[in-house]
Amino acid sequence: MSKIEEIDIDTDEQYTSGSTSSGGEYDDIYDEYKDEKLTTTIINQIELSKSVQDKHKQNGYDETLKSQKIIKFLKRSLEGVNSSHQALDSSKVWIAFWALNGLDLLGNLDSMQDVSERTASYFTVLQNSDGGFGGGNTHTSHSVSTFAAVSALFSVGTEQVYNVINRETMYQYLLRMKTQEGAFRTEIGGEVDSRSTYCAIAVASMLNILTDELKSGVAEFLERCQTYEGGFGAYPGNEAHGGYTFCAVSALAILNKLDIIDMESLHRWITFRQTEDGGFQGRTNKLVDTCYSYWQGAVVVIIQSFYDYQCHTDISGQQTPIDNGKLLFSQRSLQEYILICCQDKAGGFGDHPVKGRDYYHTSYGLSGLSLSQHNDIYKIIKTMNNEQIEQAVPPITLQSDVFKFNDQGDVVEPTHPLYNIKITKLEKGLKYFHSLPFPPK
Ligand SMILES: CC(C)=CCC/C(C)=C/CC/C(C)=C/COP(=O)(O)OP(=O)(O)O
Ligand SMILES: [Zn+2]
Repeated sequence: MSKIEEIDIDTDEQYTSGSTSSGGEYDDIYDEYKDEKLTTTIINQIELSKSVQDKHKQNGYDETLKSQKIIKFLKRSLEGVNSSHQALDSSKVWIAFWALNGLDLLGNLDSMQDVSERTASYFTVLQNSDGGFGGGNTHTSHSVSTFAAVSALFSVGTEQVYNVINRETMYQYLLRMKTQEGAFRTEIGGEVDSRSTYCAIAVASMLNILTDELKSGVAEFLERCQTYEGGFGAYPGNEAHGGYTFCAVSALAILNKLDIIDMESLHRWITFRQTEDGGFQGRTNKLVDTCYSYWQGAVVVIIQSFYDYQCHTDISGQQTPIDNGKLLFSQRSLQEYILICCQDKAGGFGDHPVKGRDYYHTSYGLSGLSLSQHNDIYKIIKTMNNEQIEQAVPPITLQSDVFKFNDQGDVVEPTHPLYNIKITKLEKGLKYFHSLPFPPK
């Protein structure tokens, strides 16, 4: 496997690709800052912006999604990954989800031979007798791995794979993960945060086992994770961060409790997270990164759904949609960042222009593209929730003035903002599990 295919640990450290603050190719840019103290943060930001501009110049606006190459890249990961990836042994379940969901969003999963049989037998190995799933073979259960496993099974979307899940033991497992403060832990003795809490709530709602006992105190815990900036942290008092903001806001949307948070402050915070480089950053003063196209993009879509719903309920009886046919972030800039700046020639995405591709950023780059290509995507949130799954899925209109075609002439399929599962697959899974007894016997 060539170097460019190595999975990167996601960090801004060593962003610079050999250039430094003096004597390098970016000297002209530094002239502008000669009277200022240049911190590492500022240098990294300047150089990233320069590499974004360089990509725009080099690429000549070739915005085509190289989907056939991505499909090859993702399919190969299902056959095995290089031994250099051994540090990711506990992320096997995630690698499977990233590949399966990515292939599904590209319309290429259902035609894969034996995908249902192979997925069912592999995930049977990952499921433990306590009801949860481990991240790799023989690993103990972990609530985040459990979410990845259930998501992967929803992406495959056959009764054969749904039946791998033992809802009764899963319910007991989630109850055991619950803490007194209304959160969920990752594992016995493990960390407690908004991420493990989202994972538990998402799994319970997908499997139709979201009882009052599981829900109790959760919204209040998540509310406490909102910071003075407006975003949410991992735990009350922690810094606002895109990944955890997604988790808190998405879980609150599933619980129908978005009205308890400071929505205006959240909206302000998230709006400033889309940077001049086109993509989203995870937190204030940090670098733009492809994976936040989904984590932050989904939060914007959830906010839009909340505003839209409020508007409809405020003006009784009158249908007054507040949308102007667009989402509340720059769909064009985001797609330019993903497709022009972060797409690898060999197919797939890295987190920013000078990084090589990896499975994680390829998956969330596709999910971010999916959100930004479908203008009405926010309407799905109120239409397809636990209480109303029988409602028809609204038409999803395409973003019209941007790049909507990949090299097969298709768009990326619409993904659900709260769960990141292709909408048709989520609908199928929810219908299946809602036909089973609740709570599980
Ligand atoms: C459902 C689920 C499992 C959600 C997880 C969401 C989550 C917490 C994502 C964050 C991932 C990420 C890029 C961390 C990097 O932090 P950093 O400090 O290296 O990056 P930064 O500089 O961008 O903040
Ligand atoms: Zn990232």
